[in-house]
Amino acid sequence: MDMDALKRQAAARALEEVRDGMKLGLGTGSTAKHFVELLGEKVRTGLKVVGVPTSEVTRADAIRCGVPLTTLDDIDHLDLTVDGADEIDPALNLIKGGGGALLREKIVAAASDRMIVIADESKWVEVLGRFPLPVEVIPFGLAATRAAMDRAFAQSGASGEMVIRQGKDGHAFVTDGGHWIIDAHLGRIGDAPRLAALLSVIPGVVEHGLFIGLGTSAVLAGAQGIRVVERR
Ligand SMILES: O=C(CO)[C@H](O)[C@H](O)COP(=O)(O)O
Repeated sequence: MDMDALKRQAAARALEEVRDGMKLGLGTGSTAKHFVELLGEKVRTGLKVVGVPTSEVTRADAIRCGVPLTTLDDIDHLDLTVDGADEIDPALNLIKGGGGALLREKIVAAASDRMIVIADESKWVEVLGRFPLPVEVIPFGLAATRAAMDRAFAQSGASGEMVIRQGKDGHAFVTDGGHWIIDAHLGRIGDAPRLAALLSVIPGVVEHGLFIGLGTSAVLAGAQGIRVVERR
């Protein structure tokens, strides 16, 4: 079975958790897109939900699929967020932001009672860090921010190259919030909660892609079927 079919299976399993009347966070990425499409099918057959998209891309997808939308300006709390991830460890800590939407994704996940992470099995890792860690930064003072990030990596026992993400046009990729992303190629993040705390206090860092304690369950689709992992 191809990867896309596995992603759709994970999305379909997460959809089983959706109930009438729920306020939903809608993730970003190729797996979350399947969820939005399947949710749209349910809405067309009468399911009443409202969604908050985590990116402009997801907003457009949700509108195309007929999913009613609201914002976290109009409501302050969500029942459930369903989103993908770039890596998931056994504590359900995540690396997110491969699609550049980590800031809104984290705001939405943090406003939700539950976050179901949907993915194919390839995203499951024993230790985070093989996937480059996305860190959303303010372009102003970038050299100082990079130096502070380097110190944070060292204090948490990590190190690696930092690369400013580029868009298709060859210029710096700009997030929905108007910021840049540095992808940190760390290889191994031995203490993800500590690194998350250290990055969070750097003034030029808007947000980082370590999601600690936000995922409540993971739905993983693989060749052997679906596996659901609950956070302990
Ligand atoms: O964090 C994300 C976007 O910012 C995505 O959830 C993550 O990159 C996974 O994407 P995909 O489902 O396409 O593999």
